[in-house]
Amino acid sequence: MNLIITDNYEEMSQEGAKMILRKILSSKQINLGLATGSTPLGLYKELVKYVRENNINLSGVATFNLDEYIGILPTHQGSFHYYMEKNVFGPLNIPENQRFIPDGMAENILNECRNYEKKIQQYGGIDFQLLGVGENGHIGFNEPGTDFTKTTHVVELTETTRQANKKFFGQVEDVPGKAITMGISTILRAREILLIANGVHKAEAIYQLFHGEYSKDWPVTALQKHKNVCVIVDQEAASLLIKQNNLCY
Ligand SMILES: N[C@@H]1[C@@H](O)[C@H](O)[C@@H](COP(=O)(O)O)O[C@@H]1O
Repeated sequence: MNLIITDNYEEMSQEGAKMILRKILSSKQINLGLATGSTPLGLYKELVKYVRENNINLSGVATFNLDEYIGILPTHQGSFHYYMEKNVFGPLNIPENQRFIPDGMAENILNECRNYEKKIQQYGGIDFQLLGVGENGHIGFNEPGTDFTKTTHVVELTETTRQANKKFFGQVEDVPGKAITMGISTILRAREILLIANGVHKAEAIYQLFHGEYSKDWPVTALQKHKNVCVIVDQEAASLLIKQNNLCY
């Protein structure tokens, strides 16, 4: 695993955006796996800026989101559809047939999970997956205890995760209790992974990623078995690694 520690959130966002941009520029066709949450907002802003300033052609880019809540409309301000439209698809002008997010309003949710997984495979798999991480080590919405062999599936969200995401809803009661998420097996099939994290509340998860036991208790440790992972974190998220003086570049 490669580790880059940046001075602050802005630098983390710039480094991440540059990495994605390099991937886009070096491939005719690229399937990007994208994440939501507060962490990638700065990265998306940077990406939009570079793409617009340099008039980059995105016709070869297809995007696949990690997850979506079940039971809220795509127009709901807390939905990941809304988040993506506002922060990525709209500003980058990504056509509808090049972007995919699980449909949390589908009549048959299990079919939706199967179809989403199939769609990713039909497109040839994910080339580059962007990830954030939850405080409890979740990736996508794969909460602690999730089997690492799972593909796209339905999850019950933990109280911690619903609390952490209430910022997008106003109050915790409004955060849906269930979601569709790519499974850890889906994530691990991506050819390359970039995980970004900032803030001291992510320090334990980052510590577990590098030094924790490979275990379902910390879903992020699944990445230990992937051959091409880069982690970009700010000083605060790296604080437990730095304390241990145990950096692994
Ligand atoms: N499903 C998303 C994850 O993909 C994200 O990585 C995590 C961290 O969120 P934040 O970046 O807001 O801390 O939150 C949500 O639960």
